[in-house]
Amino acid sequence: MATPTEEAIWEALRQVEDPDFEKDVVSLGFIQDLELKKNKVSFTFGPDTPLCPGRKEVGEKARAAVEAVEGVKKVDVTMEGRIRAHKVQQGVQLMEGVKNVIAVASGKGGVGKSTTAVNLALGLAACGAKVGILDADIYGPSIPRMLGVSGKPTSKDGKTLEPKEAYGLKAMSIGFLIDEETPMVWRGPMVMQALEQLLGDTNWGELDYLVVDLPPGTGDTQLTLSQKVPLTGSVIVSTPQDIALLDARRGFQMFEKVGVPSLGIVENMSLFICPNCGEETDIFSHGGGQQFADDYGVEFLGSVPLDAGIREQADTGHPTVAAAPDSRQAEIYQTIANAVAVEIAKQGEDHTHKFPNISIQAD
Ligand SMILES: Nc1ncnc2c1ncn2[C@@H]1O[C@H](COP(=O)(O)OP(=O)(O)OP(=O)(O)O)[C@@H](O)[C@H]1O
Repeated sequence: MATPTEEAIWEALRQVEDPDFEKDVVSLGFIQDLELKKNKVSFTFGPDTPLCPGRKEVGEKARAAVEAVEGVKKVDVTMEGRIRAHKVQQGVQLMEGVKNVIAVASGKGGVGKSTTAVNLALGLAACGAKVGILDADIYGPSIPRMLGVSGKPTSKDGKTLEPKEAYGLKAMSIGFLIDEETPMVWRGPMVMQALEQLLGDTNWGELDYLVVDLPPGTGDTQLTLSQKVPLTGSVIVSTPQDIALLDARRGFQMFEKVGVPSLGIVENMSLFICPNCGEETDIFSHGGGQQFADDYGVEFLGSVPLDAGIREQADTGHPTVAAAPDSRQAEIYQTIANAVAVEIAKQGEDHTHKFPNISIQAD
């Protein structure tokens, strides 16, 4: 039997394309530590994203490609996401140990921003990433309720705050410091101070992604917050109505002002999945989100259905991706999580952008 050459193996791997990145796995740098010993090959499939289902398939294709090389008898593949830190604005204090910070925002309230943020965070964690969630929604912190955690944060050293843990996520919320029932009488500067404390003093440890749930709207508070947090990119959540009214556009414009790249748009409460037969119906307009994304040159991350289960699970502290991981709904959130991870990975390293001097305008 012929002995395979390393060249032939690399050549076979070069034929394996990752459809999300539209490049082959060798050019992408996803193949590491390749070793050939007689007829045995071993390598690491280490993409720059967590191993979401789509990425795992690519890893399996890489394995199959090498197995098909003449003379290869055995292939050992170690699969592990090797998520790197990507760009952040200059001028903001970096959070040690936190590689990427994702802002989840919406043009207005009640569109399902927090529900999406929590399920996105869980989706990334389900693929094997270390994930935290920071609830910066000062007007209506809902992460404690959605994750079913409450109480004041503790401190081990009297200086830093320990995040709470729920469903494998590390969580910190402005809601842990204030009562959910307390009317929001805090003035802007006081709120900012509390948030800065949450940002700077939370003991996140090592995180691949920190998902930040921003308050709804595109006004001063959101703008200031976007400047305080070292954001890698933004995700805008919109309903089909906002998309039709172009409200979602304002969200992108706000982040553009502070030089934060857009990771894309999520259309929420658009599809309807029939609870009896599972049929998916577009109740509003077909493909509004995709059309919007095409028009504005942003990524379309996915459509989340309007679904009683999603609402009930979120509102009772058992978010869908954790409560019903095998459901079609969880699969949709997983696809969105994968798309977000891919967008971040595409940004590349060492690509720091300038922190702009901006003047804040009234909403
Ligand atoms: N896809 C969905 N299907 C059904 N209900 C949903 C969906 N997404 C969110 N909801 C429900 O809509 C309500 C508002 O959602 P959520 O709190 O996530 O919105 P938000 O945009 O963060 O709101 P706020 O402006 O209050 O922060 C919640 O009761 C939530 O359970």
